[in-house]
Amino acid sequence: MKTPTRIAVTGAAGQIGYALLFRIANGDLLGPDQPVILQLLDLPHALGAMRGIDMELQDCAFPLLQEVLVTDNPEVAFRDADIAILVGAQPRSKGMERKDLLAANAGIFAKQGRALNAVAKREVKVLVVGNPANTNALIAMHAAPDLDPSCFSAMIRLDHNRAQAMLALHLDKSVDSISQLIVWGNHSPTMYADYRFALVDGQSASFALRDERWNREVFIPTVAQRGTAIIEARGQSSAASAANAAIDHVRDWVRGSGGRWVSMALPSDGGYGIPEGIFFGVPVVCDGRQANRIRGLDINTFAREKLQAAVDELVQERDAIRHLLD
Ligand SMILES: NC(=O)c1ccc[n+]([C@@H]2O[C@H](COP(=O)([O-])OP(=O)(O)OC[C@H]3O[C@@H](n4cnc5c(N)ncnc54)[C@H](O)[C@@H]3O)[C@@H](O)[C@H]2O)c1
Ligand SMILES: O=C(O)C[C@H](O)C(=O)O
Repeated sequence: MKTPTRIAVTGAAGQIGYALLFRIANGDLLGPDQPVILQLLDLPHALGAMRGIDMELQDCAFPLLQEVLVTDNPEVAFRDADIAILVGAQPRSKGMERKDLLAANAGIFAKQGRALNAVAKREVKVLVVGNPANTNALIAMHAAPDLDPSCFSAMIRLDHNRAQAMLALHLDKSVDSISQLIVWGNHSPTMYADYRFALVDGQSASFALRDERWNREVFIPTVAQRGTAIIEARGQSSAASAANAAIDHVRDWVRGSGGRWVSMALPSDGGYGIPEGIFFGVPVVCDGRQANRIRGLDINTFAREKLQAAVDELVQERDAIRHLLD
């Protein structure tokens, strides 16, 4: 029997939590032979709801689920965690942009970063989902100086999956026939869904994608505004697709992406002229140990403008919470 992997999930009593936990316990994250221990964190008022989820998890009789721990204390939730999925935060409602959540949610990530620093495994893999995800990840990383920056990431995978599905629909192809897509930048309306390097069935897709008007006026804005469209339609922000993207992100990071390009928001190392430190969506291939950036892609004038808009926004967000970075 393998040693169980300890997975901390924050915001466990929320709607993404409910769509995420059962899939992790079922083996969708780490595979059919990897036992897991779930360490669930939410606020004190949600302890009852988490106990109910614990009962339901038990009632599923998942063979891989070794233990469930329920707490309102981050230092308990993150103790010896191998993986931490930070979902707990306020979601936006109609009329808000994700950056409007900065003031509401920033403090959460400073506190949780300190707790990760104190008690998590030194090689913990942290995924920030709570919005604004990129800047919350920056806050958590700064609050955890004893952890390597490569432990931290923020989620842009939902946008990547949205772009892939939309392109497949446009080309009347299956989703898995499409590869080498990228979503650059911030998980916000400035994100840049980029299919310039995309392959369809392993062949360059450029012949099929010559319609620059469709790219600029339909594809890029539709991907960028998909979260808003879902809030408008559902009255609540996306949950099942967000949980699914969190599983895809962490699964590929831990188990490898099988040579496929995936988009992850990582602390910039200065590549592509992106200022160091800010969390920026980039293309990576995961080898089962780490995420390796795809380097040297051509950045033309339009792409440079799009990247710069995301940089400007992330620098503004960083400046708004600078007091949390000291
Ligand atoms: N990055 C993405 O692609 C993406 C996609 C969808 C949603 N989100 C974000 O994920 C977050 C959660 O969304 P949701 O729909 O599950 O919201 P939700 O309101 O249903 O659940 C959030 C949960 O977090 C808990 N929480 C709040 N503060 C906490 C804290 N300090 N510690 C622990 N738990 C805390 C709440 O009590 C609640 O149970 C939101 O910020 C939302 O905007 C991100
Ligand atoms: O848009 C939101 O606020 C929720 C989430 O980030 C999404 O992209 O669906």
